[in-house]
Formats: sequence, C-alpha cells, structure tokens
Amino acid sequence: MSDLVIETTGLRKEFRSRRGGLRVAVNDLDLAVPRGGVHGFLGPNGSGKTTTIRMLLGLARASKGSMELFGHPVPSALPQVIDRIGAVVESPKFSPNFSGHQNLTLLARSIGVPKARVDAAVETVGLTGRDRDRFKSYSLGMKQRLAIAATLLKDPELLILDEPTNGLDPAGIREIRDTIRDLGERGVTVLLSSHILAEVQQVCTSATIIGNGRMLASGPVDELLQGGPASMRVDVPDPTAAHRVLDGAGFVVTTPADGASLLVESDDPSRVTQVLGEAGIWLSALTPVRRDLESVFLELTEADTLGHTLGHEATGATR
Ligand SMILES: Nc1ncnc2c1ncn2[C@@H]1O[C@H](COP(=O)(O)OP(=O)(O)OP(=O)(O)O)[C@@H](O)[C@H]1O
Repeated sequence: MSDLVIETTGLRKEFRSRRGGLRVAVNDLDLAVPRGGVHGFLGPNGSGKTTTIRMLLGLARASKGSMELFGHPVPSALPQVIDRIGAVVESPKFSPNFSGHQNLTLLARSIGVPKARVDAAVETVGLTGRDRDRFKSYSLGMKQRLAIAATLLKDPELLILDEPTNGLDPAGIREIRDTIRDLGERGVTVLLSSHILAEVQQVCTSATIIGNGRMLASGPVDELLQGGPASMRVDVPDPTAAHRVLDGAGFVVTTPADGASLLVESDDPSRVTQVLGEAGIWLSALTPVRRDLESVFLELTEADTLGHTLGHEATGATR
C-alpha cells in the first residue's frame, strides 16, 4: 500500500479568461504528501495552492493529470474517502447567536456524528471554557479554531487547511499553529497551505514549495534547509567601512534591513575576523546564520520569477 496520503501526477488547471486567453494556474504538478505529520504547501499569492486543493476536493475540475487520496483515484472515488478528510477551504458559516458548542452540536447531528465528539473536538482546538460563548463574541483566531473543530467531528485522518492564519494577529497565528502542531502529533496528516514561512517552519515536518503553479522543491523540512551558501552576521561599530573592506577582499556582503550589521557569505569566521582586524575594524559579534525556510523559499521563488520573466522575453524575441 502506498504511504502517500495525497498524490498528484501531471496535474494541470487552465482557466480561460473572458478575452479568450489561457491562464495556467497549476502546471504539471506532482504533489506527494506522506502519511503522518504536517506538510506545508507553500507558494506566493496566486501560485496555485487553492486551485490544487479545490481540485483534490472535487470543487474544481482538473484540465489534465491524475490525483489520488489514500491511494484512491479522485474525483471518481471521492465518495469512498471523503469521510476520512476534513477541510477548511473557505470560512464555514456558523450561526452568530449560537455558542460554538451549539453550532458544533447542530453540525454533529446533521452529519450523524455522536454528540460526544463535540467536547473532544472543542478540547483539541483549545476552546474549552469559551465554547459556551456566542460565536459572534469570538476573536478571528477562535472562529478559525472552531472551523477546525468542525472538521474534527468526523475524526479525519487527513486535514486540509488553506491559509488558516489569513487575517490573524500574532496571538491568533500562535493559537492556530499550536492547534496544528498538536493535531500532527496526534497522528493526523495535515496539509497546510500558506505563504507565511516563519510560522510554517515551526510546525511542518515536510513541505512542497510551488511557484507559478509548478513544483519548485519538495521533501522533509530538514532536507530543504540544507545547501545554499553559509553566511554569518557581523556586528561592527561602522558597518559602511566594514562593508567596503569585506567587499574589497572578495566577500559577498549584504546589509540586512536593520542596517546595524552585515550579512557575509562565508563559512570561515577566522578569515572574516582577520580581514577586518587588518583594516583596524574590531568585531563586536559574529553569529552564524541558520538557513531558514523563508530564505529557501525566496531563493526558489525569485529564481522562478526570473526564469518566468526571461522565458517570456525569450518567447517574445522569437516571434
Ligand atoms: N475561477 C478562476 N478563474 C480564473 N482564474 C482563476 C480562478 N481561480 C484562480 N485563478 C487564477 O489561478 C491562479 C492561482 O490562483 P490560486 O488561488 O490557486 O493561488 P494561491 O496560491 O492559492 O494564492 P493565494 O495565496 O493568494 O490564495 C491565479 O492567477 C488566479 O488568479
């Protein structure tokens, strides 16, 4: 039996614009989501995440390619597997004057799930104690957690969350992140689509990065973080002078947004110290910079955007 919970092969979605043009939203995508853990589905705005999810759930028709959920072809076998899946793709409708608990109880009844599951779902998303309050009094983060609780009523093996932290403040983001991490640890496979990298890196075990509808990278987060140039953060009293000296010695140097320190591409701290020391510049700190998902993402998506632009130029040139 395949250990992949989600698998797409050569998946493609084209939209035809009113003027007759063709927009390729998803382009030959091979997505492979392993069983267990949280899988990040990452890409800039408009890169095709929602469209892919909608196709997987039978909400949009693929133009080409094939998809499997739990090894069953979808959309044809969706009725067989849908009860094993929970999804929050659009904001679900809850009654504002009912409490979170009442909303979930009504939902449980309508889908034939025992009422006892309501308390379990409320507890899993950390709403115990607030579940008897009216829905309209909830913060955005609480509303989003109630939406996740609603999907948990069926006790799904796979949970698909499309940008669940959209519009939330940092506290709300943390609440959702903790909930997702907890679900992953309980054995639920979570597909988490997002363009917010810092938050994703903290909860994901594996990830797929897409750009312009195409796969750019996929694998365990540890593997995605490997490679790339080693760099260090250099703190000096006069960053401008240090920049000039390091530049002159052949280092690749950038100035981070804070402007107070320098980012130097090198895996040799003693050489950096020596070059600056010889110029009479003394370091106050030298810190190795750990590669994070954000830098991997930016490298890949920037390279992709550039390739895309060059591709268009090349096409234009041959016309
Ligand atoms: N119904 C539609 N008709 C025409 N074009 C569409 C439709 N839905 C999506 N698109 C286009 O397909 C591309 C991918 O959109 P999609 O919503 O899948 O991206 P996304 O990665 O989910 O973005 P976001 O992070 O902003 O939600 C975009 O260019 C979008 O404008």
